Amino acid sequence: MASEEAADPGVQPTAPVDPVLPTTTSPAASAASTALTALASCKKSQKKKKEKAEAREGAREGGDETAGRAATIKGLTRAGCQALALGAGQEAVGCFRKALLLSRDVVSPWLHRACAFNLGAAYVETGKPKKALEFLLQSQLSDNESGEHLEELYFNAGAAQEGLQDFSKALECFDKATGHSGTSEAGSQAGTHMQMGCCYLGMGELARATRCFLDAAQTFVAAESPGAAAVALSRASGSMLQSRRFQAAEIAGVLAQCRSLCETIPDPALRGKLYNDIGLGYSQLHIFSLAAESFEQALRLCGGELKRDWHREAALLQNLGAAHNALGSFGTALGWHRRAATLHGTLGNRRAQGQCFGNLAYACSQLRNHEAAAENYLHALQAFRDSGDMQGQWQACEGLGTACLHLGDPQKAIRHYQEALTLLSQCQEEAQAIDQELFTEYKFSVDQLMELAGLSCATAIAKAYPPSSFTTSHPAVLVVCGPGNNGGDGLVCARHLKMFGYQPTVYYPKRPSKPLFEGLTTQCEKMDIPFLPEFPTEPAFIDEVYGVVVDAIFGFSFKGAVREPFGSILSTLEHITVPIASIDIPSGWDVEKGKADGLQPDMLISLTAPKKAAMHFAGRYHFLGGRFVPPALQEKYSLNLPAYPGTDCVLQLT
Ligand SMILES: NC(=O)C1=CN([C@@H]2O[C@H](COP(=O)(O)OP(=O)(O)OC[C@H]3O[C@@H](n4cnc5c(N)ncnc54)[C@H](O)[C@@H]3O)[C@@H](O)[C@H]2O)[C@@H](O)CC1
Ligand SMILES: [K+]
Repeated sequence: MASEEAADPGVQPTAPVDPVLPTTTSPAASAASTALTALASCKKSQKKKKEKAEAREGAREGGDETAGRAATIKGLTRAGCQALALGAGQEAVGCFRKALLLSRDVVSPWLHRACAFNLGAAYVETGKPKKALEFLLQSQLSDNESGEHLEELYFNAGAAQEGLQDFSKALECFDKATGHSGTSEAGSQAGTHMQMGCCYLGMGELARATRCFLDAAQTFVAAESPGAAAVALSRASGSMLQSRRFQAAEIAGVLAQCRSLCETIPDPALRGKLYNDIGLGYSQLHIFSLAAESFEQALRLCGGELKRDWHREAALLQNLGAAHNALGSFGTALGWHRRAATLHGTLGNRRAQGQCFGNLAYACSQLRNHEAAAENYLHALQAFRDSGDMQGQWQACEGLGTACLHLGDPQKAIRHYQEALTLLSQCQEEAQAIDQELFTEYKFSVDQLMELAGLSCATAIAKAYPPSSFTTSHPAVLVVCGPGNNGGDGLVCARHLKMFGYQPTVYYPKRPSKPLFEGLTTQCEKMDIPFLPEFPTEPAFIDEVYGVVVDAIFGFSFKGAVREPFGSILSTLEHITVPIASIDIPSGWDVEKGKADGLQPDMLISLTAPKKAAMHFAGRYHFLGGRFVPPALQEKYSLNLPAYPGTDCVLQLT
């Protein structure tokens, strides 16, 4: 849910935004939150664990050790536990480290392992998963340890692996933790399921993540922990929305269950956060009436004057306004937009304020108050200028143009439309400038970036269409390559697909005589990838022979009417029924405006950053690839790219 949607003054905002809690359900965001969740949930369990470790240590140290040393270890362990309970992780690490050092001179190996476990768990707490693992491994308990101790050990080791973003290893540990959870309380088993859900989210396996969160919710309900159950349901609804494989009714059911649990949660802060998340979930489902109700419930819980969360309040007011715009209740929306704009202004959130002015202007225009619309579009324009939001600026200019037309001033309208057009082309130029800078300032070469782009495409295709999903006898893929770099991406993609076990065939009618493309062609030929001499004219033939078609014909440099032979190729592709995976932009589409009657691919792999036309993409899978833009460049152009999960080269956006 891009914030631009709510800011878009020219079109009806489709969904509210949440500047405080980015809900983006992109795997990137969830990967980041995964580690936090892991640590947060450990925090709760740590206290219990430290107490147990302390008890074990007290019970076993016995008379073997010198009383003084044992007492010191005991004191340090207690101090460490207290520090952890107070959230002073570093201090806890210090205490547990000293205890561990002392325990080396003590004959009891068990005591040494218990101290190593404490230190490892404290490192999990302080966000140092690598260190955590080092000590947790030293604490390996023997097989005759009680199941509960092993459960704790595996749980913490899993949390540490999760912190390192090694999700499959983390899952192995969590699996072992559940294997030893026979006698432990239901809550801790559900906690493990939550962590597993986070791991699956990080791996982009949304259906599995959903299952884990739902299992956790059920167990929390049985254990009478409504708060934890509601959090689990909220995470489940988030992954269901992200996966796009669940029916809206199913997701709405989970949200409704979450909402009814909220009523019984005593902590107002948690209740407020959950109502906000529920509202965002309903907005994504376009159930704006329930979204508005949930936002209002959250707003009532924003806290008293003393510890009021002003930022959350501003976001909620903005969301309420956007939801009412979407409901068409523009009269009600006005008040929310005004309050949101004022509060964002006071807080210095100039861009968010611009979005609220834009939404307010849109509501005014729908109420036919064009004078107020023009005034608020002007406020929006200024706010977007101050915050450097080019897209906001051209949208505000376009809105101003329309308002001026209604006010009977066509000359002024033309000037605003012209300014909108100039700004729009500047947006496009910006994308090209990033490109240019990658080569000139950052000294990347085209073939380097093309290799990474093509690898991203093959990886995304393998994720969305595993060989097992093909109905053809072999996982046969047709890769259609155009005359520019987009075509080069296609050749690299074909090569990697072959490495992944697919059977790609390339059609490459216009081959530039440049060493880069000649090299890529030879590489494919040497890998026994066939090149078709003619393009099949029958769509039914393509449907029968291939399971997926990769569209690598044109990328962001496509302009004007399609020239042959690509016109006929695109006409054929428009009639096939097997899924099309388009690289960067569906070929033949206007880079900004798309093409309603053009190709309608099932998959889009946006490279570097989604292009404007991606807004018109209606297929099932949208991936981001081309993980090569250095952070400084992302910052310079305010790209706000979501974080890729772990070491992945692609990120599933929808
Ligand atoms: N710069 C980057 O950041 C990267 C870009 N890459 C890829 O490069 C693409 C852009 O490549 P290019 O700039 O080479 O251009 P494109 O591959 O988008 O297309 C340009 C080619 O298409 C032809 N063409 C344009 N309009 C046409 C029309 N109406 N009818 C018929 N032919 C037409 C041009 O003559 C030219 O040969 C991106 O979309 C992306 O796929 C990647 O290779 C890697 C990194
Ligand atoms: K393309």
